[in-house]
Amino acid sequence: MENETVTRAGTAPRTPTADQIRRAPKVLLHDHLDGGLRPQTIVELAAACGYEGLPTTDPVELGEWFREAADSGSLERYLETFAHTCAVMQTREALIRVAADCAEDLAADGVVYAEVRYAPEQHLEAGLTLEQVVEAVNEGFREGERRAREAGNRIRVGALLTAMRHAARSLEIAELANRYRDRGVSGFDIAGAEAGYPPTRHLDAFEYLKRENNHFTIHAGEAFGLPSIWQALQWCGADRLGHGVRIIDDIETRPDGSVRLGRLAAYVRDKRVPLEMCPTSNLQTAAADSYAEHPIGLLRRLHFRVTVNTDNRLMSGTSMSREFEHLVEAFGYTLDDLQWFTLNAMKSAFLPFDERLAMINDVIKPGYAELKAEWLFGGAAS
Ligand SMILES: O=c1[nH]cnc2c1ncn2[C@@H]1O[C@H](CO)[C@@H](O)[C@H]1O
Ligand SMILES: [Zn+2]
Repeated sequence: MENETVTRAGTAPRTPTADQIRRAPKVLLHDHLDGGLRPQTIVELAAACGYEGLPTTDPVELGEWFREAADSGSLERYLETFAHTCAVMQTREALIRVAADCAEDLAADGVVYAEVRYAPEQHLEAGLTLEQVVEAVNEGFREGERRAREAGNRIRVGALLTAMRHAARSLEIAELANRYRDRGVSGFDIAGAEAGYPPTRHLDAFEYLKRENNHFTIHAGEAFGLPSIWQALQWCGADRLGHGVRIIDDIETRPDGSVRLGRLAAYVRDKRVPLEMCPTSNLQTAAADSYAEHPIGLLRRLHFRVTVNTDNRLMSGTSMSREFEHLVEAFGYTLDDLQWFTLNAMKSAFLPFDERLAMINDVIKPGYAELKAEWLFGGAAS
């Protein structure tokens, strides 16, 4: 990518620098708590709880191991790596620590608002109840927000409770999410292997949440195609789609470059259905072949409501800034594009409207305006 600098005519540098990307206010809607642990924390928690299944206890090697093992070309194999992170997240102390690290790491990366998801049913092995799991994670997020403030960073983190799609606890988890809706839990999700486990298996959970006027997103259109997206929207009533990359299968690009949307793709765009896209994760599970060929490029051009996310920072060796960097490199995005993704995400957050508006007007727009003005003063532009 050509790195344009300020011209004599005085236009802003086009390519955001890595430092600008890190300082830009970012919003993250799709991040798994059990997919974002620091390798060092895993090693220490494993020692504390006597878990001996780790492939290595060297933190650097462990980080590499996760990235390589997840780089498998299949969602099912990618998901196997979570056995190790869940194994060390079984006590109140461990959950608090992991959640606090998470909020702190996101804030240090410039994320100002995040919804972080996890499946409470996967943290019951040492005797915690579902409620104790939720309360421990909430406590950790509050602790991480506090630590971030002390370090001069600002972040708000909400939890999304995930039910595993191969299991049968979704209604119970939906009820749990509803009970904690004013206490740190912003919504609900289903995750896990997609093929063979359509979202309609969990209709009772979604119908319950709709009756309660609550919010949910569904992992759909990642490892399985359009029927999964169609069910998630038209049978289940999802507010957002986790990934949703396969919506590209309903978009035809003709030889003359013109584009035709099928009925489902048109619905997704017309209704402004938020797509929680996770480029690096998609490369690892073979849902896309390269950053440059990732459907996000076309979907952004067609003005779908695209958002950019990390999915699993540990398994994908990524961060919000890194996802943005990859896209800047692949598509030549500017700070205006990054702001557009960020506003899309904030508009799509499971947060009350007045708070979303304040985040947009008082945090995000001023943050980007500040970065965009830097070239005037000979500052960070390089
Ligand atoms: O990209 C994904 N697609 C589907 N399921 C996922 C993905 N990433 C993580 N999980 C699953 O969600 C659980 C709760 O956080 C994780 O344990 C993992 O099994
Ligand atoms: Zn995910």
